[in-house]
Amino acid sequence: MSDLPVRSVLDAELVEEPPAPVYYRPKLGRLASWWLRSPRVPVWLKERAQAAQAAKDAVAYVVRSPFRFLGAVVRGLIAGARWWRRWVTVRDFREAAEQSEKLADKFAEIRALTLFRWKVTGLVLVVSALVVLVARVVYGPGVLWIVATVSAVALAVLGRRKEGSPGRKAVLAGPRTLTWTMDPQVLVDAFRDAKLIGKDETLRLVERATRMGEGWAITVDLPATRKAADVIKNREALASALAVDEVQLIVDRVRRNGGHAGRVAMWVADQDPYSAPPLRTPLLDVPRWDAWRPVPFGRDARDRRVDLPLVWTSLLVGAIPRQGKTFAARLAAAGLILDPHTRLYVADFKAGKDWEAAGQVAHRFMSGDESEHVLALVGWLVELIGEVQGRYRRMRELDDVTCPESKITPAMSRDARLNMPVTALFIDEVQVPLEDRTPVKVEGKKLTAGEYVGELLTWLAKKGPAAGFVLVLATQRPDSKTIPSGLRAVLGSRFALRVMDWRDSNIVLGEQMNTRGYDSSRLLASHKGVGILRPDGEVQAGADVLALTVRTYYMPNEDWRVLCERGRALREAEGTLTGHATGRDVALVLDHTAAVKAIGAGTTSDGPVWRPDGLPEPLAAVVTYLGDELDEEDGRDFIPTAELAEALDVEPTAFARQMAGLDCRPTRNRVPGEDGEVRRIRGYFTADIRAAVKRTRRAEIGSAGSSDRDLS
Ligand SMILES: Nc1ncnc2c1ncn2[C@@H]1O[C@H](COP(=O)(O)OP(=O)(O)OP(=O)(O)O)[C@@H](O)[C@H]1O
Repeated sequence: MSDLPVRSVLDAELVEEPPAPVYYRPKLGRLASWWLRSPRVPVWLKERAQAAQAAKDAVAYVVRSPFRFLGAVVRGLIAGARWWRRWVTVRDFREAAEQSEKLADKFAEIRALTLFRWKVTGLVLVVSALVVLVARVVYGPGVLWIVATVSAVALAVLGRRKEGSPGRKAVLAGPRTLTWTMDPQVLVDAFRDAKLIGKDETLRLVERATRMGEGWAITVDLPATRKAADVIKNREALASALAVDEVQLIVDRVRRNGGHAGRVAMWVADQDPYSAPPLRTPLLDVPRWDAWRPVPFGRDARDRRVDLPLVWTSLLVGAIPRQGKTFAARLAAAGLILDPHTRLYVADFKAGKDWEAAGQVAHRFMSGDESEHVLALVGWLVELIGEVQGRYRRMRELDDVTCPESKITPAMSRDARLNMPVTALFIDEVQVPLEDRTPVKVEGKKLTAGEYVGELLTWLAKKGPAAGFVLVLATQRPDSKTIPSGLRAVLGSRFALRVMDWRDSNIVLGEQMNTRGYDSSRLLASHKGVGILRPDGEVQAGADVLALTVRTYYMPNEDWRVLCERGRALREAEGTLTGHATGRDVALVLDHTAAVKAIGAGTTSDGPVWRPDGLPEPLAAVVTYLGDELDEEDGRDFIPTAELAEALDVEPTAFARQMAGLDCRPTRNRVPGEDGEVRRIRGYFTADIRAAVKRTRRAEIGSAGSSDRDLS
């Protein structure tokens, strides 16, 4: 044995030290930090832009003051003359006598008094003139100046603009547009006229009117208990009170730090912000894009860029024809096309030329509106469901460093060995497959191809995003019968271009959005590409807003082709060109059994999905409006008729008659009101509505066709 010392051998595992937590530490000193936060320090002492605007306002004030003074003196002169006339003609005495019908008795008395007051006037004038004359002789011409100045100041004080002073407000005040930027009182009046604040209430100026882009921005605080949400809701009334078109008025609630429920940021454009020529997409200037970065989508009225996050969410685009739906969906696609690590499925049921160029980059591509295309889509969806399930299975087996949550990460999506690229499915005119009545038989169950597509899409939209699947659906018919409510509920982002009425707008944007001030049926037909975006996640402009009006970038066919060619070149360089784009369509991997099992687990076992498709009106509208409220366990028990009539914009008696025709009759029920008092109100039990839906569905299924295609 040797005498060499033997070092102990340690058996251990190498672990990476977790990163030390980083806590927020203010970079500025205490004083600077207090200065910036304190509500007592005026904003113009905190911000350069506000200070510059304050200086400009001060200069404007000084320049305008001689004219204001002159105006006040003239008004004072008129007010003084009016007062003197009333006094000299003994108007009050005369009116009192007239009212008591004793004018004839008092006539001599009034006349004497009038004469006396004329004499007093004459005497005062003579005495004043004499005093001024004597003073002039004794003290020199300066006296005349002093007298003139004192009189002018006195008249200006008398004639100053005061709230409620009679006779000081012009009946027609001339154009109101932009006067509020100089005189905040005009803004207060506009809020009062629009009934957003009471007669005795006023606004508090938080940030003075500042020039911002092609318009003016101002931030105000509403009186306590008034809500910014109500101002957003009644934007139209406020626009009318300010004499601007409502597309020119942007109203936002200020949120987070420095914001509260009563703080309103307003921006008024000088002219229609959407009348300028459309802008080209900035993607044309970039060689490639990262699908994980929000895709440049458009600009809001203030010309701030709006980017749309796509990964981990899905998008529904709805509008009447020719408003720019396809263009909007293509913008979303363009960002993904420029990332060679994304896989694209494009189904164009418009069957036009709009999507043609995508064929050179897409893994799967089809264009057509026949039943065979719908059945091909069913195949794609089944394949995608199998792929999503496979990804979840594989993610479970990955270590925590590669896959920290059951969610795909940017690194995972780019790792060719894992084979989990961001995969996007674009379906234009999705109403075509959803309305397809071809009877199909899946695993022994009879249903229409449209219903099957609806259920498969719902499952994909629900489970797909976390596994890196992006679903983009565009529809020309955003009505409740076409897009099942179960599917709509799981589509994260919504973009509504112009639609026919508020109901269609709500179907795209979500229930009650019109009552919150977002109604895309009010957009102008001439504003192509302008729509209301309800994003899922943060968009660049107006972060934290519920929805915003956006004008999409204009990407005509030639630009679209350029981007698709660029996308193809990138894929060729990275070796990621697959499927249809290579000229060899890969055979579909179909497992209907697994798909049916999945959608069975995903939708039907969650309880009935309350879909309006196939139901007669007004039951379909009721089901759309109530959505999950119809749920037996989590939903409501009773819905007042008044609420339904208002929400559906129907006449209550006719509505009750139609519902009775469907065997669903109203009942009187005791309901506690907002004040806590219990009242008897007429309405419908949700159990009755559910029963009516089930009855109608059963009747429909009984009459379904029988020449089914067996897909299993
Ligand atoms: N951002 C935009 N700026 C200006 N014009 C636009 C914009 N987006 C679309 N358009 C115009 O609107 C027209 C219609 O667009 P698009 O084909 O996308 O409509 P659509 O809603 O898909 O129509 P359809 O329902 O018939 O398929 C386009 O030809 C284009 O000229």
